[in-house]
Amino acid sequence: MSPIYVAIDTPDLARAKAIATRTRAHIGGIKLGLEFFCAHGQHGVREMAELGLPIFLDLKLHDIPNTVAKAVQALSPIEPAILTVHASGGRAMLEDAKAAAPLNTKVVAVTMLTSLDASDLAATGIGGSAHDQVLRLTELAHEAGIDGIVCSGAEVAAAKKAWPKGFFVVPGVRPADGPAGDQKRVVTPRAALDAGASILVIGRPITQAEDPDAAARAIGGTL
Ligand SMILES: O=C(O)c1cc(=O)[nH]c(=O)n1[C@@H]1O[C@H](COP(=O)(O)O)[C@@H](O)[C@H]1O
Repeated sequence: MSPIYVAIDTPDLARAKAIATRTRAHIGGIKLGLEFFCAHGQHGVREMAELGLPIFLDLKLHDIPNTVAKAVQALSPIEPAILTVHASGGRAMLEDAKAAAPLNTKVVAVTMLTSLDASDLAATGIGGSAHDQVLRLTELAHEAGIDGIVCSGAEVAAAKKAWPKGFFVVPGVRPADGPAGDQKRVVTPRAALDAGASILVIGRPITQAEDPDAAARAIGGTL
């Protein structure tokens, strides 16, 4: 099974289906995030699930424990394979999100967005490096009993060392010559896998390619 989850970031349902259908032979699943969910909600997610690929629902929930737990409960009819919350919501929020999730849903916590670097952290009052921040939040997620974390390929080896049985989602993945766009902590797909990623989230390098199928196949060929 391919470790590639294609990030289908579009509000256009027909386009979302077309990308998933065209790339399906070269991917392990599809990731639907805020852009898609805000446009189409649970109904749209169900339509995408009909394609038969595992669904990663990336809503990055972040609120008080009760609100997050109730939101997770409200999403449970979809039974996504993977669901994201923000690690910085704190231990109780993570514990309650996991308790509210269906048994077969992996709850993973976003540690530090791959679009941020140490200077962005400092601007929010958090000192230290990206590495320190990711490890701090990895420990918190582990202690809370959830399934894994989201981090960049630059930190995944250290995170896996701290949590050998964790599930590690790595976005911010770019082929060697690909434009980073708004991502600041990027690595190649191969480097992320070698460092211990369980799955790779790849969006624009596939979805914005002239031929998404060929792009997914080419990236798969480097793994
Ligand atoms: O949780 C995520 O998937 C995520 C976390 C993170 O730190 N950085 C990140 O880029 N993502 C998501 O991964 C995808 C990356 O898309 P591309 O930059 O187009 O490959 C987007 O859908 C983001 O929402």
